[in-house]
Amino acid sequence: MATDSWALAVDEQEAAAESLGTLQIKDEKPKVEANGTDVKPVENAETKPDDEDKEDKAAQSLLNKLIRSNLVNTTNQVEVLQRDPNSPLYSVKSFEELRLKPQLLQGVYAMGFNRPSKIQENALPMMLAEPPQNLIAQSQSGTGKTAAFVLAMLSHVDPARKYPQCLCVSPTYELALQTGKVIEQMGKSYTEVKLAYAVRGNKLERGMKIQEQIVIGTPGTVLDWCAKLKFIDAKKIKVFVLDEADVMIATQGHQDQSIRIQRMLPNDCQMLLFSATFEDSVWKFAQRIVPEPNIIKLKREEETLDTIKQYYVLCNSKEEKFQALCNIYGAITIAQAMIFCHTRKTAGWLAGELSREGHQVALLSGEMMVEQRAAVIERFRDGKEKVLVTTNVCARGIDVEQVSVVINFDLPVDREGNPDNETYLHRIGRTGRFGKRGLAINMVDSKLSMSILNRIQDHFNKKIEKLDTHDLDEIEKIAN
Ligand SMILES: Nc1ncnc2c1ncn2[C@@H]1O[C@H](COP(=O)(O)OP(=O)(O)OP(=O)(O)O)[C@@H](O)[C@H]1O
Repeated sequence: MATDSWALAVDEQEAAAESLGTLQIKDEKPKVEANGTDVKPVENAETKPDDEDKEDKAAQSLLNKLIRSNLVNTTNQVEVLQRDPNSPLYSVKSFEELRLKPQLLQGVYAMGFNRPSKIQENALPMMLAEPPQNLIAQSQSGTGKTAAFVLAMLSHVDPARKYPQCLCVSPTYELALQTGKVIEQMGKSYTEVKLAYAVRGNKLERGMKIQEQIVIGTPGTVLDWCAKLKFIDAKKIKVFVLDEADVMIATQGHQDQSIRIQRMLPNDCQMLLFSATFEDSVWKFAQRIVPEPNIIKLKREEETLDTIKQYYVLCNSKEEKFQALCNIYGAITIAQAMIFCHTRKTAGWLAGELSREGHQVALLSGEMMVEQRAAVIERFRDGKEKVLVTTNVCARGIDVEQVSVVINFDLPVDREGNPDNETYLHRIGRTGRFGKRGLAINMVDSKLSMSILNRIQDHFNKKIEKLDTHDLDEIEKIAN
């Protein structure tokens, strides 16, 4: 077995144990859910992080939508690049300024929106302008992109015409349904406008024509409905929205399908593309979808380690790490903590051990359905459980405001076993986000993990102090 990388070694060991069913890792106990039910091991769990990551982009996005009830606050300024620099740059501070149809203004207020979000301030006037303007917009999840393009689509339809005029493509069935819900909610008072779902399972009779003015769907079905089945006359589409471009291109085939749909649309169709991130591949794709774009970008809020006290604890095994954790819990009051493990297996084991110690534990695990994960996070946010044990993949991008302690039961490493600084910052940085001081404790259990810790420390140029968890007085001090 290759042992140059601790993480890979763990993966290999686990894969062997799970697929052969004969090798058992020492002290292996069945995974236990927070509610005490056994969780069946999933074949190849954690052995394909790449595939999992790809899958996970869409799942993550859905998860964020399911657990989010508010706008994400940001102090950063919006960057606007106009195609025509001579045209005046409009931004609005109220929904009234947009001269929306009364039914839509009603819809906006019924959703509890008082004023446009940062991105909406600039994006809405651009999208509602006459003649229509194309737009590529990037801002992190939760900043109001969906609400913005939904409002734009609803504003542009002519309810008297009974055929599709706005077409929106989403990367997955579930994401399409979520966006559909927003369209239905915002258009609740605009009863003449109807919505159709171009998603798998929605079978229509051959030869029929869609009468709904807005169609939301996934690329494959939308393409079929436009090209093969001709349920939609693509030449009559006035607004085309491509949502979650970064998730879209992570799925095999979606990029080509989206481009094929775009090519069927008339030249004067308004093209709008949204993405939470903007790496090169997304940007290239965006330019193929949206000709002559205006561009709006909103930088992510920077994460910082400045308000975090960082410690490490030296151990020899996972049992010792667990004992250290118990000592910490015994010495200081921890309102809520997130504990990160490298594998699902360790997370399951740890959750079980903590439960047995009497802790109220929530376990977030990759084999759970997204809806189940959302429910777990919501319970944790509501304080129903005090400890959330998770693997990194599951918890990426989740903000739980009240978490004051983050414990790296395993240090974050990439596929090659190198320190994953970005993930470290993201895990720990969360605790400082809301101006509160945070505490981060790293468990070190080998020479290799010590060297990883040192490299993380060097990278951020921030001292990570040693903590002796046998010394209760010392532990008590860290809480002050
Ligand atoms: N102007 C606003 N005022 C108050 N709340 C808003 C406003 N715009 C959107 N929201 C709410 O904020 C949350 C995030 O908005 P939205 O889903 O549009 O963001 P997003 O950038 O598309 O994020 P995601 O990609 O995760 O869906 C939603 O709960 C939405 O109802």
